[in-house]
Amino acid sequence: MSLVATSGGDALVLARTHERAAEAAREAEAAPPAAEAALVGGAPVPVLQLEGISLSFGGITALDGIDLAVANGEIRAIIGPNGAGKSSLLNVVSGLYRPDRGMVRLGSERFAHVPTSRLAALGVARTFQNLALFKGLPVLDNVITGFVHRRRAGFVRQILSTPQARREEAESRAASEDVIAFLHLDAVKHQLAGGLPYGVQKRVELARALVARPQLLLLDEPLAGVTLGEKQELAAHISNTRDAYGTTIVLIEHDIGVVMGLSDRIAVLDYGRKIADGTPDEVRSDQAVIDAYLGVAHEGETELVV
Ligand SMILES: Nc1ncnc2c1ncn2[C@@H]1O[C@H](COP(=O)(O)OP(=O)(O)OP(=O)(O)O)[C@@H](O)[C@H]1O
Repeated sequence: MSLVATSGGDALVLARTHERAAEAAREAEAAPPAAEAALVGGAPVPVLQLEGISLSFGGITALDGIDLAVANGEIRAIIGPNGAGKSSLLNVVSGLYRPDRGMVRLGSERFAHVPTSRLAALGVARTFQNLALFKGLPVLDNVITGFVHRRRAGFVRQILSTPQARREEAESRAASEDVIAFLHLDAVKHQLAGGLPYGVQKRVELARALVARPQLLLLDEPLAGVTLGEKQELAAHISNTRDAYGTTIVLIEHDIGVVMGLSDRIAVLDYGRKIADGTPDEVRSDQAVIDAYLGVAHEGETELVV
């Protein structure tokens, strides 16, 4: 672990994050390598499968019987108008919400409530709609924090710098340098994350999620709030990530134009229900999708204008 000269708050949070994640790692086996699809009866098991997921908050139905299967190596977008249930869905998959009904299958394991403490060990990483970086830490240290669950030496061993802790320190630094180079962040790796342009910070968050080589990467609005140029650049990085690491990617995104170009398949939610699920071309010309986005059905309207 790198305890750098920075604000005490960030260093403390970093230390605690390391400790918690190391504990979680000791409880579970290391994450399965990315792009290694399990087989059941000779057929590939979807990396992620939702079976009849329902969730409500008081009288509000956020999700209503959602089924979804995401194949290994796929880029799958979840789109829908405001309040459609997209974030709730991602929160169910990452264990932040417990669904009222339904099951989440991650690889060969099936959960009524995904255990957040085992998420990394299950090979799942996520980013958040609002950046969750340590703004007072350099980019490199931010990225290293994404590797902590792979480390098995406890906090005390790290402080005492035992051989195991030193080996893991070197391993996490090498993995971080690797992903930093992959995402073209070399020039800023020693700069404080908080001082970087927003689009670059989004890329740092992607690097941190990617450093432990998750099998499934959940991206919550990865392109929100960035300029048009940064959007194209980030979309290319997401696509390259899948191509280079074989990572399965599920993303929520409002920019339908970018989503259409980036995704293999798109699931569309409206009022908590899945109203369409198909290729960009299928979704683009789906009347229920057009109606959901326009709010009304227009005679003669045959394609979603992006
Ligand atoms: N923690 C919560 N407490 C109460 N209601 C919630 C909560 N989270 C979501 N909801 C409600 O559930 C519904 C779905 O919300 P959700 O945030 O999942 O939609 P969304 O598609 O992600 O919307 P947006 O695109 O605006 O982010 C909305 O009516 C929302 O108000």
